[in-house]
Amino acid sequence: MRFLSKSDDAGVLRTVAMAARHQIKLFYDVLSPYSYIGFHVMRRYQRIWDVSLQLRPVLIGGIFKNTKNAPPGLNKIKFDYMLTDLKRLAHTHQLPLSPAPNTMEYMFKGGSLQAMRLLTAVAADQPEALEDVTVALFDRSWGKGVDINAETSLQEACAAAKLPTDTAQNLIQASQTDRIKELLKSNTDAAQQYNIFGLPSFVIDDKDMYFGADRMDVIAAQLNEPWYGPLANPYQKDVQELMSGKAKL
Ligand SMILES: N[C@@H](CCC(=O)N[C@@H](CS)C(=O)NCC(=O)O)C(=O)O
Repeated sequence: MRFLSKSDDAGVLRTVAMAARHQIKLFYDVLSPYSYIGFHVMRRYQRIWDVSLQLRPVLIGGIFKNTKNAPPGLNKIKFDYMLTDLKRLAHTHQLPLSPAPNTMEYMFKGGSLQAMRLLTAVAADQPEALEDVTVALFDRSWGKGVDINAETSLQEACAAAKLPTDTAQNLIQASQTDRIKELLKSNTDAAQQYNIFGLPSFVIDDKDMYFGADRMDVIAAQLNEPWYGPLANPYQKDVQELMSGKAKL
């Protein structure tokens, strides 16, 4: 949503809400490290692009099952590369990264079921808190590498997102109901309509699906919006050009 100042018929200046030019659905799971990267880059560009962002928490295990895909991390060589790649990305994206000590076990044994059920409950019952609770859970899973499924972890994530204790407790209780369990399943199944096979995935205007946090520049091109790199800093390009001697003051 954008706000514009316009004169009404009587010449009085009024602020009017304009619908965003494009809608982006972001499918993610807090267990997916590339979702962590993609989510934060999208948050940065949400303020720059004329888009409305809809967060779609889904279960990555369900996505793989539905599409008969397999997590790339099951391959040891790919897994080791992923950890190196993430370190590089954390640096270039300026995001904290501290994977859990036994990352393989954390990802494949621990899973994210309770965390994603909580996010599904937040999306359904307290949608205005969804972005903040997502930030808090990603901070636990990849910023700090700590548990995301135990009830105390969920309470801590809600507290970090500044939810009052009673609201948090209601959401955690709701996350254990059939209503929310079924909702997470149907939201995950709904990703099939866009041929989503991995995360993060971005769906533009309910039509074009992009897989990967590394597709943001291509999304920018499709939207005809600017791309200033992962930090979304419009001055960065100028500074780089100045430092490389390509541009002069
Ligand atoms: N190149 C992508 C990689 C994303 C990725 O590997 N995502 C994993 C989950 S963290 C996945 O769903 N992979 C499915 C696949 O590679 O088929 C990026 O930069 O985001």
